[in-house]
Amino acid sequence: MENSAREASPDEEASTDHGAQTDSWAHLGAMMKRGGSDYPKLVAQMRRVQDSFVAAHLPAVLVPEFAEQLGELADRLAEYEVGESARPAGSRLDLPGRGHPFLLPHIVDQWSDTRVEARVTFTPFHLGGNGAAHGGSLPLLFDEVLGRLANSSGRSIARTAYIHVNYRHITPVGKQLRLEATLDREEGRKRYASGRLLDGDVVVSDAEGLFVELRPGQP
Ligand SMILES: CCCCCCCC/C=C\CCCCCCCC(=O)SCCNC(=O)CCNC(=O)[C@H](O)C(C)(C)COP(=O)(O)OP(=O)(O)OC[C@H]1O[C@@H](n2cnc3c(N)ncnc32)[C@H](O)[C@@H]1OP(=O)(O)O
Repeated sequence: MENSAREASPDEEASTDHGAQTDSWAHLGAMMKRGGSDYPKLVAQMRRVQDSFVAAHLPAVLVPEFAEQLGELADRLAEYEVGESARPAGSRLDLPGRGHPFLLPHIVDQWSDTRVEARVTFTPFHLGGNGAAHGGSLPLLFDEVLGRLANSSGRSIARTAYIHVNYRHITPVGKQLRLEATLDREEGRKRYASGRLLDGDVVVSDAEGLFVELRPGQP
C-alpha cells in the first residue's frame, strides 16, 4: 500500500454516505477492499499521470498519439463504469485522499470524535504559480477534512453551508505539510469546524466551516 492512513471506526463514516449505508465494520471493510489489493498502485499511477500531464510540454507532433493513448485508456475504463455507491474511488478510506484523484492525497494520522491530524503534500497537479498551490485546492482540502469530521462518529449527515479560508502564506508544492482540524461546537443542526495547515511551525492557511445537518428527506 502506497501510504497507510488509520482505519475508520465503525460508526465514524456511518452517516456520511448518501449512496450506501456505512454502518458496520463489515461494510467499511468491504468498501476498503473495492478494487483489490493493487488498487493503490492504480491510484498512484493516475496521480502520476495528472502530475506529469500538467508538467509536460509535448512536441506538437506527439500530441495526437498521446491523445489517442489516453482515449483508449478512457474507453477501457468506461467499460467498467458502475454507479456512485459502488465505486472504489472515494471509498478507500485506507488510502490518501480516499483513493480519489480529485482529492488532495492527505494521510490521516490521528482521528477522534472532534479532532483530526493529517499530513499532506501538494503535487504539481495542484500548482497555481510560483511554486505555490492553487488557491482553490485549499478549500477542497478543508472541505474534505472538516466535512468528514463534522459527519463522523455516528453524527447524521451534514452539508457544507460555507468554508471561510484564510491564505496566510503561500502553500508550497512538493513539501509535506501538517493539517490539524477540530469540531469546535454544535448548535442545533449547525456544526462548526476549523482547521489549520502548517509548514513547520508556520500556519500557511486556516479555515472555518459551517456544516448544517440535513432534515429528514432533505436532498
Ligand atoms: C458512495 C460510496 C462512497 C463511499 C464514501 C466513503 C465515505 C465518505 C466519507 C466522507 C465523505 C464526506 C466528506 C466530504 C464532506 C464534504 C461536504 C460537502 O462538500 S457537501 C456539498 C457542498 N454543500 C452543499 O451542496 C450544500 C448546499 N446547501 C444546502 O444544501 C443548504 O443550504 C444547507 C443544507 C447547507 C442549509 O439549508 P437548510 O434549508 O437545510 O437550512 P436553513 O434552515 O436554511 O439553515 C439552518 C441554519 O443554518 C444557517 N445557515 C445556513 N446556511 C448558512 C450560511 N451559508 N451561512 C451562515 N449560516 C447559514 C441558517 O441561518 C440556520 O441557522 P439558525 O437555525 O436560524 O440559527
